[in-house]
Amino acid sequence: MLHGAEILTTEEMRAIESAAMASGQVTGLELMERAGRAVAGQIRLRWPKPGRATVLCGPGNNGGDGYVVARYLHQAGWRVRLLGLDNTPGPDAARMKAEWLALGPILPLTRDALRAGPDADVYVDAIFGTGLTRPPQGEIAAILAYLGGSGGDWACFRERLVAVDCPSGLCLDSGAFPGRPRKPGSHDPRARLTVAFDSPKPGHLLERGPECCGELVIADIGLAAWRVRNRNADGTLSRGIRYPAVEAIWPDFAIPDSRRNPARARSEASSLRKEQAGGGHKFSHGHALIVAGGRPAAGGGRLSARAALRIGRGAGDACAAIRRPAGPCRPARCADASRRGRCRRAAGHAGRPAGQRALHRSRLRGRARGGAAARDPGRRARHGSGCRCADRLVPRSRPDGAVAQGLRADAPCGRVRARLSRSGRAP
Ligand SMILES: NC(=O)C1=CN([C@@H]2O[C@H](COP(=O)(O)OP(=O)(O)OC[C@H]3O[C@@H](n4cnc5c(N)ncnc54)[C@H](O)[C@@H]3O)[C@@H](O)[C@H]2O)[C@H](O)CC1
Ligand SMILES: [K+]
Repeated sequence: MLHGAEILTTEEMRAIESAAMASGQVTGLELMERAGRAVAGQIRLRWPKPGRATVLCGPGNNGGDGYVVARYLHQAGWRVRLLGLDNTPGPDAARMKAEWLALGPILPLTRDALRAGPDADVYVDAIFGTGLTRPPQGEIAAILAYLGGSGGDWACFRERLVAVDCPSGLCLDSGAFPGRPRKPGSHDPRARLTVAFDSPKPGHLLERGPECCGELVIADIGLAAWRVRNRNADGTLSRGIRYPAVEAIWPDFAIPDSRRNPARARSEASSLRKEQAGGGHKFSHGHALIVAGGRPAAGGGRLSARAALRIGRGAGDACAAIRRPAGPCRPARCADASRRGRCRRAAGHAGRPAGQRALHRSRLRGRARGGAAARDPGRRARHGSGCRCADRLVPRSRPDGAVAQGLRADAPCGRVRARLSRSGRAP
């Protein structure tokens, strides 16, 4: 987990890199050498005994880093097989390529060549880094899919795949794989270890990033020291580059409360914490069903939806209203729920057939995904039949979580309170 690390967009990273090189205090070749050495060092920390490595080098500087990794591993006694392109990269990568050619050959970067070789202990993905401009196609796309398991078993590579800066094809600004379907089972490369340089990028932390990067190591390649030396008093860098001061702040719900039983507080906190599993999505975060009242009684529902969003439930996924137009379910009123989750509206009056059907669908959805239910008993006083329908929505006992109420303290809803008390939950 990263605490207090700066996150730079790829553009900011490039601007800093260019400014550092333009200052004459560091060269691109030095940065590349340090980057490749850092990756090789991290590999050797995890595989102390020299083995076989297959290094895949792309057309740009990410590939340049790959040539450096190959050289360092070779010098450390590894048997290195390098697959690369027959292109002329930029001057730094071209120099690193030439240095590698003095040590070993470059095989074609094709899936057949990859499959033909002996099994390696480590596969180094240095095909694309921050310079990805479009979805990979052709042979490179086939290689990436193969590394991602199109050959049958993605787990086979995952434990041995080390990504240079990022798994290739990952957009480091968004965390998405452009041009690829976003669904489980898509063959995106998933690394055991990603060594990124200087600072994490948004794509390491968003969307598919965490799952596909695996363990993320941020290697210092000397730019941090350069930034400290070249920082102006007003927070800008020399040559007017903005000094990015964004911090990664991670919510931690395990806040101790001395008034409560610590063991119970811990277990409750863990049930509220956001899903840690990589690849989580809104459904795996649970499901919140909010049954709210009409306009005058909308506040509780809205607060419940907001609270559910903040604890990471798939909040707003089912947000049912009794009346149209009901306050909490109008998109404008439920803006945060509908932006960040899905806000469904059970149209119409819940006491009428159409409304009942919509609420029933919501209930099924909620059960299937294991969620919390909240209802605003404020509307009970006004909508008797709707309330009876909603009462049936909230399960009497739920296997996995709390039943929350977005209630008004003075709500005349004794039956709801009694039921919750019986199930051991505070009303
Ligand atoms: N952070 C730093 O300070 C340093 C990072 N380094 C490494 O350099 C890469 C970024 O290098 P760059 O050359 O800008 O980009 P790439 O290597 O990712 O690739 C660019 C190359 O690829 C072509 N291209 C882009 N998309 C496609 C595509 N879908 N299909 C085919 N070709 C594509 C593009 O036209 C370019 O030719 C960074 O990630 C680090 O690994 C430095 O080594 C050290 C300093
Ligand atoms: K890469």
